[in-house]
Amino acid sequence: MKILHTSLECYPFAKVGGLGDVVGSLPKYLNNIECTTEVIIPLYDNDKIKAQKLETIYTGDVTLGETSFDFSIKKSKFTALGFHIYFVDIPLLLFRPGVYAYPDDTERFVSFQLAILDWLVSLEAKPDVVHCHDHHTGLIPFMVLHVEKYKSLYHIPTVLTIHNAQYQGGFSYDKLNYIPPFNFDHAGLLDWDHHINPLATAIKCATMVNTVSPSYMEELQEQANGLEGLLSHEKAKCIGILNGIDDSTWDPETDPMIIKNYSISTLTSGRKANKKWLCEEFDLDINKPLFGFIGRLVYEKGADLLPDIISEALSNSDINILILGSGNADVEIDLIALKQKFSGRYNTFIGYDERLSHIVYAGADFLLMPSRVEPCGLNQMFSLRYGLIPIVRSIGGLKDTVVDIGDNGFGICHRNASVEDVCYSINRGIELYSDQKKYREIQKKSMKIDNSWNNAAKQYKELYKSLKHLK
Ligand SMILES: Nc1ncnc2c1ncn2[C@@H]1O[C@H](COP(=O)(O)OP(=O)(O)O[C@H]2O[C@H](CO)[C@@H](O)[C@H](O)[C@H]2O)[C@@H](O)[C@H]1O
Repeated sequence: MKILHTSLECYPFAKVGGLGDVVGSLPKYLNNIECTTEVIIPLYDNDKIKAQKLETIYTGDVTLGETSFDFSIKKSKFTALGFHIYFVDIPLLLFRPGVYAYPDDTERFVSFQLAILDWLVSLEAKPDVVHCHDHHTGLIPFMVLHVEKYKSLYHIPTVLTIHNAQYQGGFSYDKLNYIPPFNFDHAGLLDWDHHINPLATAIKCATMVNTVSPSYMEELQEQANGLEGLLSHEKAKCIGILNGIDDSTWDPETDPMIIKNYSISTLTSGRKANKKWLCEEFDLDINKPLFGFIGRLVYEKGADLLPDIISEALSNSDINILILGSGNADVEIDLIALKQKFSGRYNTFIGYDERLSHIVYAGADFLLMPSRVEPCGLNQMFSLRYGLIPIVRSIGGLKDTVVDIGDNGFGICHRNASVEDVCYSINRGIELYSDQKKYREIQKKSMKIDNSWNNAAKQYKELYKSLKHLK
């Protein structure tokens, strides 16, 4: 069974957040269970991609309204990923250093999808399933069904995975002519609230839809940034499949990015070396418990709560806090301003740093995840694998993966995304940390949990197999 994943991110070539982790690892695990899984992403202007040996396998042009753009499909010769990766090269639209947040994102995302479909039409051996990730590839399920020039793809089932329903990629009808001619009787499938809404379109048109955790699928029926009714209506084809992690990349025994490798039996000395490096680098006190946060500084992650959490916790307790992230400019300013007030016990790195994130997983004592919305969350799974105790708000995938220590589990859970609840959980963490024997036991328990992709890959394979009967 041949599966093509279409995505804007794929680690290590393009990663802004968890989408990159998922698309960079699930295909490898699918290929271990006899699928032939390939990935296609845009060709970005970055060093990771420049270092690739690429072969051009197809050339063409896409037309957006009145404007045409040349494109080519390039295949990487790099095989160590565990899957083949293709790049869509559209020099004028996609060859940029960043992934998102350009004024012409609509043009970039639509042209990416058109180039993929043009290429697929040309292939003799077409994929058995096209797997789309988030709204950026959400017009593909519509176009394979209804665009005249893609009718040779009509029989191919499509899967939409929703990693984040907050972002839907809406654009106005004056860009309707970006979509090649289609039977206008179906125009309503593009519409949501008088806009073209690629995420809504994909939910309507994909053969199957899944979220990245079962709880998130349930939550979306109640709250989905305007798509609740649609998701309830399409319930019959919607399921939740919990993400996994790449346990070979995320392995404290072999991780080349951390200061000292360790296993369950050497966890104390190994983690201490990583903590020592963090404390020296960020001027923190190695003798106090270290609470970390890693992530996009956005409302969904509860990042706006962080400045008050830091002030409250550091005014009342003897701990360190280290924040790694970037995003909302006001939050960034507040986080930087606190450095002076709590110097020696608090620090922040504003930016994206993959290596530093690995060292935080390997060296902090607790990880804060005060998320308002968390479709799955990978940080808590990385942290469990590294013996870092997660402190999470029980929502979405966090609810599905973290069991509280009070229930014989391995994490600390709270009900609300509020300063009060998080500080209460921090105090529970301090209490646990003061009993080093118990703290160690919990760490060891967490490191034994199997959150690898093995389980989810089997569920995706079953899902792909079931699609034949649906189309
Ligand atoms: N400043 C920084 N420096 C270095 N590394 C950083 C970083 N900020 C974030 N990261 C890394 O980016 C990833 C973030 O993973 P999340 O699960 O939080 O994803 P995100 O919310 O982007 O994606 C969405 O998709 C994923 C995948 O489906 C879901 O898990 C999630 O709930 C959903 O919101 C982790 O690998 C983390 O270590």
